[in-house]
Amino acid sequence: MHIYGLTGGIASGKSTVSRQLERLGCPIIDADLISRQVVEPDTAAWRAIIGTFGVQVLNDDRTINRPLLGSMIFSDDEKRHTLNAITHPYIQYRMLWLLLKYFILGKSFVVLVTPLLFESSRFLKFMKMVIVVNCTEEQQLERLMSRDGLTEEEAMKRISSQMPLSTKCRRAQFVIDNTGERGQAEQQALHLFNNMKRMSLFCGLYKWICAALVLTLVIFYAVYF
Ligand SMILES: CC(C)(COP(=O)(O)OP(=O)(O)OC[C@H]1O[C@@H](n2cnc3c(N)ncnc32)[C@H](O)[C@@H]1O)[C@@H](O)C(=O)NCCC(=O)NCCS
Ligand SMILES: Nc1ncnc2c1ncn2[C@@H]1O[C@H](COP(=O)(O)OP(=O)(O)OP(=O)(O)O)[C@@H](O)[C@H]1O
Repeated sequence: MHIYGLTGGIASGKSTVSRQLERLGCPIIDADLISRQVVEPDTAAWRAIIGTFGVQVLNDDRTINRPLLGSMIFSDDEKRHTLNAITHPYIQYRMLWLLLKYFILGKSFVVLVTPLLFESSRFLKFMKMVIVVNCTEEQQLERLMSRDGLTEEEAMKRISSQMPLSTKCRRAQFVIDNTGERGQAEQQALHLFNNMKRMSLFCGLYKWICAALVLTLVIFYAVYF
């Protein structure tokens, strides 16, 4: 099974691209979604967060107050590292299970959508290819402020808590340009999906041909020697 990494900067358009891939039938493992599941009330990560950040980070229904926790960790590097140290092992463990599930289901490829792929993912070395969704820093800032209702200062802190998008693009094998209309990024996602399908089909065929060759040699050896 081929594992592809989809990453980018905060609000650069990862979800926009991954939604399109999902619509096309691509198996997706989304780290942001998992990061919500692992901190549901009464889970181990939820308890550790309360133990570290206090009960003030809870809503009335005992779920984590994400905007509040976000404002705490994006203005304090130490707190951010602490939260990462609590949540990341649970997130990666769950991702591993989902990878196993897709493998058992016989999927030929899967896309891992991980914002911190270069910063902290253990799966990087197992990836066939890393795809980065790119846009300008001005667009990132504008989109982040309007989506999450943040001030310019708050949005800048979030952007600078991650590896610069330009560095991520340099390290990627494929870059999706999301500086234009959403439809243009979706078109590139379609092109990417077709390439992933072709590549997995080719590798599948290659493996079957190799297996057939080995079998032929074994039979030949058994019959003539
Ligand atoms: C800080 C939290 C509570 C904010 O929640 P919120 O719902 O507002 O944002 P959401 O989870 O949708 O994340 C939005 C984006 O923020 C960025 N981001 C999130 N956590 C981090 C982090 N620890 N460091 C840098 N960027 C981050 C990512 O680009 C992500 O796509 C939440 O992001 C969290 O629990 N983060 C720690 C877990 C983590 O690292 N998640 C990222 C995926 S591995
Ligand atoms: N090409 C585009 N033109 C205008 N707005 C866009 C475009 N692409 C994405 N957006 C908007 O920008 C915001 C961020 O996009 P999206 O949620 O896809 O980014 P993301 O990288 O997944 O963000 P995060 O890192 O926070 O998870 C969303 O409100 C989205 O609707």
